[in-house]
Amino acid sequence: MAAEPKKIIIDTDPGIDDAMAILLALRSPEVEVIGLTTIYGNVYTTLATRNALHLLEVAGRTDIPVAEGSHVTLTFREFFLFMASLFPVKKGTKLRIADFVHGADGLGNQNFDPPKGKPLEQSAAAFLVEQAKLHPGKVTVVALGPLTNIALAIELDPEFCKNIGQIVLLGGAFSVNGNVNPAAEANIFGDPDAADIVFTCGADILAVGINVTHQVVLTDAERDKLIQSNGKFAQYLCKILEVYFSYHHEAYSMRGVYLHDPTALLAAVNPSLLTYTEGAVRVQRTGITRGLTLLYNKQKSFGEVTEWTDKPTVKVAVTVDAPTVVKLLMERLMES
Ligand SMILES: O=c1[nH]cnc2c1ncn2[C@@H]1O[C@H](CO)[C@@H](O)[C@H]1O
Repeated sequence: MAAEPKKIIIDTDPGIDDAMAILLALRSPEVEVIGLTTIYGNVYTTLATRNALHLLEVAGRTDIPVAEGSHVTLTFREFFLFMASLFPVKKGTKLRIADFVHGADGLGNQNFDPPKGKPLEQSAAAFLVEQAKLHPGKVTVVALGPLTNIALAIELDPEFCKNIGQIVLLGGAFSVNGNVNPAAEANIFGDPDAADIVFTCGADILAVGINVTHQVVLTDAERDKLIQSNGKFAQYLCKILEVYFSYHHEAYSMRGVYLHDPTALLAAVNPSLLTYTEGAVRVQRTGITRGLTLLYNKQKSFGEVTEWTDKPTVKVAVTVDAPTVVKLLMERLMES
C-alpha cells in the first residue's frame, strides 16, 4: 500500500525559484500541499501573496489556501507595535528585496493579470499554528524565504515546535561565502533574529544551505529541453526563467541557474537525496557578519559555557545527489 502523502505547507516569497518549487510540489505524489504562507524576500509580502495566488491559478489548484505572512522583520514588528501604541503613524521599512534577481514583479517581469483569489483572513503564523495542532507531528513546513512567519508561530504557540513534524528550510551558508555578502545567505540575512529563534527552538529542523544548493544547477541546455517539451508547467516556467538566467550570468558568469528552492522542496519530498550532519546552529544578529550561520558540530566539549551550549541539535545538509534533483525536476515539470 502506498504511503500517505506527507502534508506540507510552503512558506514562500515567489520568486522564480519559488515558483519552480511550488509547481514541482504540485507534481510530486509523495507530498500533499495543504497551504502556502507568504513572506517578503524576493518581493514584498503583498506581491508574494499575489504571486502565490497566481501560481495556484496557473496550476488549477485554487483549492489550496494562501495565508499572508508578516510584512516586516521580527524586530521591526516589535518596534512598530511599540511605536504604534505611542504614535499611530506608519513608517517605511528597510527590507532587503531581491527584485534584481527575480524581476520587479518577482516572476520574470511578465506582468501577469492579477489573481482572482484572495488570501485567508488568518495570518500565516496563525495558519501554521492551527495546522500543526490539527495534525500533530504530521506537517512539514518547507520554508523558502526569511523565517519571520515561523518565528511568529513559535511566539504565538510554545507548543508549535512540538506539534510541527519537520521544518525543512532553505537558508544559510555553512562554511562557504554567502550570496548577499561574504558572510550571509539571503534568507537568513532577511531576518537573522527570526532565524536564530527557529534554529534554537527544538523542532526537527533540516537546513539546506547554499553550500548545497550551489551544487545543483539547471543549465542552458536543460532549459532548452524544458522549452521544447509540451509540459504546461515547463512552458510557464521557461517564460519567467529568462530574468533568473540573466542574473546568474551577470553575477556568477555562469550559463545556468542555481536550483535553491526546488532542492529544498525535494529534500522534503525525498530526504535520501541529501546527506546531513548534526549540531547546534546560531545566527549572527549584528555587525559585519550579520546573518552568518555557524554550526557547532559538538565534537569538542568546551570548558566554558558558550552561546551554543545546550542548544538543540538540528540537521544541516552536506551533500546532495544533484543529477537526480535536476532529473526529477525536469521529468515532473515536463510531464505536467
Ligand atoms: O544573489 C542573490 N541575492 C539575493 N537573493 C538571492 C540571490 N541569489 C539567489 N537569491 C534568492 O535567495 C534564496 C537563496 O539564497 C533563493 O530563494 C533565491 O531566489
